[in-house]
Amino acid sequence: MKVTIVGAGNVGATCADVISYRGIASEVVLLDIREGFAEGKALDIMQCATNTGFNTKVSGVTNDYSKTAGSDVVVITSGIPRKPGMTREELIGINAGIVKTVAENVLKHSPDTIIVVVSNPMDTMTYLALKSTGLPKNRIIGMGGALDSSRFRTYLSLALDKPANDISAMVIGGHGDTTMIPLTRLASYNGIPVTEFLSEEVLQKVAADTMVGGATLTGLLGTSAWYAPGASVAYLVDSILNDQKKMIACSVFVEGEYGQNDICIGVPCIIGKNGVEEILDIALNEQEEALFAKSADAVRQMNDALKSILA
Ligand SMILES: NC(=O)C1=CN([C@@H]2O[C@H](COP(=O)(O)OP(=O)(O)OC[C@H]3O[C@@H](n4cnc5c(N)ncnc54)[C@H](O)[C@@H]3O)[C@@H](O)[C@H]2O)C=CC1
Ligand SMILES: O=C([O-])CC(=O)C(=O)O
Repeated sequence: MKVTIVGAGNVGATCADVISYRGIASEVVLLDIREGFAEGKALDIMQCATNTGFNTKVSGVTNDYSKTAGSDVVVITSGIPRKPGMTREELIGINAGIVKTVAENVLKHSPDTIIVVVSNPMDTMTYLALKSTGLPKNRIIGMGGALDSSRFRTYLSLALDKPANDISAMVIGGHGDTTMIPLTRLASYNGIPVTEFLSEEVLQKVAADTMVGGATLTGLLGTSAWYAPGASVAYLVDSILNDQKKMIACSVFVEGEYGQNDICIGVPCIIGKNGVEEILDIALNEQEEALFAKSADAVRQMNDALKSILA
């Protein structure tokens, strides 16, 4: 099973590292435009093999898409990250052109691949990849909800002082500081609603911290995060390649689900060997419905901005 990761920067290289040491794929190709950069990252990761005990073949190439041929999954992380004080949406001008070109290039060599879009603003870049390639909607998946949900679970675990893996919780909606929706009502500690243990005030603080999770790290690090993003992509790729059919919140094209059409936005999906195998259209309460509609409007506005950028 072969995975190509376009963009060998912080997120791309971390993702390659996790995919390798967890043995998720037999082959990983890193591709970057920076001369020698992907080659260097790949060699560095390969030299972990004897100490961490994996057999994945990792290679790097400079802009040579022929080496990506026959990839089962292609992850797009190419583009610029935000700096402190910026929103993800501000990256649209540069990243749109990069994502469009990259998606077209990878398909020339891997016509049957499933594309995972990571570059920001992710929901808009996913929509762009879908529209510009014309691929069926099950084969274009935006990664955001997996990361936002892991941040939500982390903040819940800190508030509860219990292990994050004992906590089940999900974030839906857009992957933006103001558009994501942590579903506090449905969060549980091993099946027990977290509302049994946490006050409404604490839950609201957890939700607020989750929403600005990426911005907080960008402020601390000077560029956006990579360990949790890379691991989240690997988790998603694992579910595709190994047909795990995990339920993961992903940005996918909706046709009527959650009352929305013609956008890519975070919703709970079953992810398996065919990519998006099912969208779970669960009932939201009135307040969540209103938040989802507002989030969808914001995502739609960014999609509209694409038209002038790509014109
Ligand atoms: N969806 C999500 O949850 C997350 C999204 N991101 C986004 O992922 C993107 C990458 O972030 P980082 O890895 O931190 O940035 P980075 O700057 O470390 O890496 C980006 C890489 O893309 C390469 N690149 C640029 N144009 C390219 C092209 N045309 N072809 C091939 N490679 C190209 C650059 O040379 C660089 O090595 C950003 O847009 C960031 O906002 C980051 C974290 C989470
Ligand atoms: O915050 C950013 O710009 C990168 C990202 O999407 C995240 O870490 O959630």
